[in-house]
Amino acid sequence: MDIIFGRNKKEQLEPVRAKVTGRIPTWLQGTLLRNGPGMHTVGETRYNHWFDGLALLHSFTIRDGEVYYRSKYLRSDTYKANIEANRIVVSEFGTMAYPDPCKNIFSKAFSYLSHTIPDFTDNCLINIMKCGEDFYATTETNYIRKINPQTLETLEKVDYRKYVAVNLATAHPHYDAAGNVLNMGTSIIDKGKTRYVVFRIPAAAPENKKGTNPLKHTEVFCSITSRSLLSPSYYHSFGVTENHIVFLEQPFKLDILKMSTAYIRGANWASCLAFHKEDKTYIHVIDQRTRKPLPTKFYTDPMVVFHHVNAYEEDGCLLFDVITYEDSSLYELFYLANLNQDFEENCRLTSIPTLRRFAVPLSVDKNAEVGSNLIKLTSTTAKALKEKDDQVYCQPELLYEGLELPRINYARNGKPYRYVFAAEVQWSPIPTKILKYDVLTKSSLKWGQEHCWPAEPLFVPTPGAQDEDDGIILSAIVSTDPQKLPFLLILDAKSFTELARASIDVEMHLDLHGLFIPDTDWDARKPALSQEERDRAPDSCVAPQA
Ligand SMILES: CC1=C(/C=C/C(C)=C/C=C/C(C)=C/C=O)C(C)(C)CCC1
Ligand SMILES: [Fe+2]
Repeated sequence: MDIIFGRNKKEQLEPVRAKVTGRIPTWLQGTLLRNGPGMHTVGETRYNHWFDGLALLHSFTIRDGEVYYRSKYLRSDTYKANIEANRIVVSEFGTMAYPDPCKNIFSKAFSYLSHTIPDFTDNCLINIMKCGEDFYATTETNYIRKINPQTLETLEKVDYRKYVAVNLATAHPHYDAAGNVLNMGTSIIDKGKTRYVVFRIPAAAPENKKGTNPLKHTEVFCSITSRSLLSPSYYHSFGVTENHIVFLEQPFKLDILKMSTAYIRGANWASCLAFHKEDKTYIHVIDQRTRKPLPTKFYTDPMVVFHHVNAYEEDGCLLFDVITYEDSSLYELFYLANLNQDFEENCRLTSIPTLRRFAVPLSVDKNAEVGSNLIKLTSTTAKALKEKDDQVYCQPELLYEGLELPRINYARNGKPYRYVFAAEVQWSPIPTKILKYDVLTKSSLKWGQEHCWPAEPLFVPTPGAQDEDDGIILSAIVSTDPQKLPFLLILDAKSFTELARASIDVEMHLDLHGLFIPDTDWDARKPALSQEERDRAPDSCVAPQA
């Protein structure tokens, strides 16, 4: 397991040409950009958690049936400070670190104490966000890092707080058809309130400010006051439909007092998060037209959600599909101490990730009887039960057990849809297969091979496609078999059969999230790889397949 998780990965700065078997569709031209943790030790020091690792960006450029791979560590301030000190000096999710070794000096402790909200890391290891013409590596703090998607170079450090009052922001923004970004973040104890803030970054600066960075034109779309000033909910993503936004205020909460004293207590950020099994999960639905939450109090049982899959409206109801857990144990499993030889033993999920569909009535009849189900749809068994005091209890429909890292055809985001592409995870958090799940027929197709650990499967539509599943699936596969090279897998999304694979003789890391940039999106003057770079790229030799 250490090969996959614990070991530091080498960068591949020069593009290397993959050995392609099968045939890559000629229309598939562009770059798959991925992000994830790649370095878990610095000098003699070691991170505790897999989500702490220093961000390693990697890209697969697909051009004329060939694939070129490269990877580069994000040169964040965190990366640079760590490398310079030859030890971990910046705190991450599961590791508290100190800039100097004398952490017991009182004056230092005092200076840590005086900051309620600490200065967080810019180790943006979770995802890639497109913002106007620019690309950013993202995590969940107030920092994002601009990158050059062609060279993987690290550019500006952007502090969201310059543009919108958020201390934390998700790494899973939404995009509308014009490319405007909608994201959410938490504003902690600002003017006496803790709020969940929805903000919008336009795809381009307004006409009269042409040429300026779209981030400068970020605006607050709306906000919801947290139920608790000092313990806002943690959330990893949210959902949108054509007219609404869905936000789950879940009983997995960040304790701000614990966080502000974490430095002096020598405790990590992860220990400031706790699941409150006695609490409810509140479902907030914001009307995009009024920018206000619906007045009804919708709630469901305590649960933890990291990934929203999709949401849409049907006959006056809002339906949303999420991957739910019964508790927050997923985060516990990714401690590197667990990800060792006894992995199978240590990493049994106590709660299996389950795809559930919720249904929320967009208007609630005041005269409806207490106990009645407000959902009259025939397409789902999800219920919304009217309670006294105008509360509505939502009971989901179970769709599929054992999946994570969901993706959809993003053209269907916010709209009725059929297919979820995901990694299959049964009792361990490690993906073993790639899955195509049909929410209509409730049937699934799978791709898997021994020793192969797939990454999040990403859907790329065939140009001009009509069918939702007319396209291909891309997933970078790493292997625990030393004989087997890592490869980029290309599946036909309809039949879920392999079209091609591109094997690359490099150390590849298991990644988290990313995006595909079709060649049409590039500035024609700067192709992802110049002809010269392509000619120069050494071939990847292929080891015998096991
Ligand atoms: C540094 C830091 C954080 C980092 C969280 C991270 C890095 C979460 C990663 C989550 C993933 C990858 C989930 C996958 O499903 C918090 C807790 C937001 C707040 C305190 C500072
Ligand atoms: Fe995620």
